[in-house]
Amino acid sequence: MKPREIAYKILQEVLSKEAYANITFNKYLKGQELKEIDRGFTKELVFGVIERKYTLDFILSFFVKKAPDLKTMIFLEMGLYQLLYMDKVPSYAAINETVNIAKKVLGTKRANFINAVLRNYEREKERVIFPDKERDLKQYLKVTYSYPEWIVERLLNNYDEEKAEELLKSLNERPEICYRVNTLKIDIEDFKRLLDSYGIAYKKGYYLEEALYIDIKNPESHQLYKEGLIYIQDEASMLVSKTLNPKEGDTVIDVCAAPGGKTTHIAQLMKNSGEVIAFDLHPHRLELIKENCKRLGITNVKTEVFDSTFVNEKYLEKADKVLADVPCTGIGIIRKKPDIKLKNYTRKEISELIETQYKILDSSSKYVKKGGFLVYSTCTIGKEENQNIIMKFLKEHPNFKLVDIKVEMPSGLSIETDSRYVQTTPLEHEIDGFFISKLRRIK
Ligand SMILES: C[S@@+](CC[C@H](N)C(=O)[O-])C[C@H]1O[C@@H](n2cnc3c(N)ncnc32)[C@H](O)[C@@H]1O
Repeated sequence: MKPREIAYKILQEVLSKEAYANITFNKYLKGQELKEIDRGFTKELVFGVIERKYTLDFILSFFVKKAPDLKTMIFLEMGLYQLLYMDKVPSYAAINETVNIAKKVLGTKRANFINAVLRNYEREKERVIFPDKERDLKQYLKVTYSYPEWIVERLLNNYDEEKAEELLKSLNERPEICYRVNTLKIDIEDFKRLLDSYGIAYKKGYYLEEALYIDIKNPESHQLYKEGLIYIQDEASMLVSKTLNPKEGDTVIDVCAAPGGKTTHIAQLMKNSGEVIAFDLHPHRLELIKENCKRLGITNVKTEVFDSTFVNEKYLEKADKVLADVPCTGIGIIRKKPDIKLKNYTRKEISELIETQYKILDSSSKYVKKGGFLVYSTCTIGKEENQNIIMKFLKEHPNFKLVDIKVEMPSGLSIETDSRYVQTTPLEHEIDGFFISKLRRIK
C-alpha cells in the first residue's frame, strides 16, 4: 500500500471507531515494508490531520455546501493538510496523489468531488474568512489552533487570554522523545558511553538525570529498548514518581498503574526491593505492566485487577506511599496524543470523570500508614481535575496535610504561583502538562 492509502485507513479507523491513533498507526505499519521517508510521511499526514482537524474542517466548510460522508471528508482533510502544512509536497502532487487513492478506494464519483473541492480551494483561498479574535475569542482560538470547545473553555477558565492562547499553541508543538534510563540494568554514565559508541546523539534531561532525549527512530524495535535499558517516558511523568520519593524496602501502592510508566520508575527508585502493588481496572492493561517489568528486569511489582474507586480492604493502612495517577482528560499530553482533541466531552461526562477522580483519591488515602505519603497526579491542565479535588479532599480529611511541593521538585523547575502544587506545561517547562500534589497523613 502507498503511504496516503495507509494514512487514509488509519484515519478512518481512528475517526469512525475512536481507536487510539498511536496503536492504530503501529498496527497498520507493522506489515508494511515502508522506506523510512514514507513512514515519516504517513505519520506526519495521520497525526497532522488529527491535530489540525478543526482548522481543516472550518476551511473546508467554505467549499462544501453540505458535510460529505466521513470517508470523503477524510480525503478532503488529507488533501488540504498537505496543501497547507506539508511544504515539501508540491500542490499538484498533494491533489493528484490524494485523488488517485480516493478513486481506488471510493470510486470515480467521489474522487471527482474531492478533486473539485481541493482545486476550488487552491483557486479561491480568499473565500475563507477566519474568525476575528476581538469579536469571537473562543471561535478564533478553536479555528486558529484547532481545538474542540471544551479545551478552549478549560484554558480560558484557568488562565488569562494571552496565556491560554500561548498554551494552546505550545500543545501543538512536536516534542522530542524522552527516555528513562533503566538504572537497574545500566549505570547512567555507562549508558551515555554506550550511546556514544553506537554514534547515537542524545541530550540531557531538563530536570532529571535519568531522563535523556535520544535520537532513535522506531524506538520500540531498537535493541536498546528490547534489552530493557530504556523506557519511553516524559520528564513530567518521571517527576511524579520522584515526588513520591519511594525508598528501598518501602511498600508502595499505585492505584491506577497501567501501562506502568510510574510503577516501573518507582520500582527502579526502590532498587527492585520492597513491594510495589499495582492496581488497574483493565486486565489487558495490567498485562502491559507485566511485559514492561519483564523487559526491564523488575521483580518487586505485584499486579491486581481492581476498581480503585472502591477500597481494597486487604491493604488498609499498609502502604508507606500511595500514588493516585488518576484517569483524566489528558490535555497536558496532546503533543504526543493529538487524538485527545477528537474527544468531545460533554459537561456531564467531565463531571462524572471528576467524581471518579475524587473517589479514587478518597479510597487511596485509606491505604496510607500514619506518617505515610499520598501523591495525586494527572496529565491534564486546569483546577477542575486538580486543585479543586485536593481542596475538597483536605476539607474532608483533616488527617492529611499538603507537603510543600517546591521542596520536592528539582531546583531548575520554576513554580511560579502556588508552591502547594505543581502544574507543568510545555510552554513554561518544555515538558508535558502534569499536575502533581503530595499529601502526608499526619494522624
Ligand atoms: C493516567 S493512566 C495511568 C498511567 C500510569 N500511571 C503510568 O504511569 O503508566 C490511568 C489508568 O487508570 C486506569 N483506571 C481507570 N479507571 C480506573 C479505576 N476505577 N480503577 C483502577 N484503574 C482505573 C486506566 O485503565 C489507566 O490505565
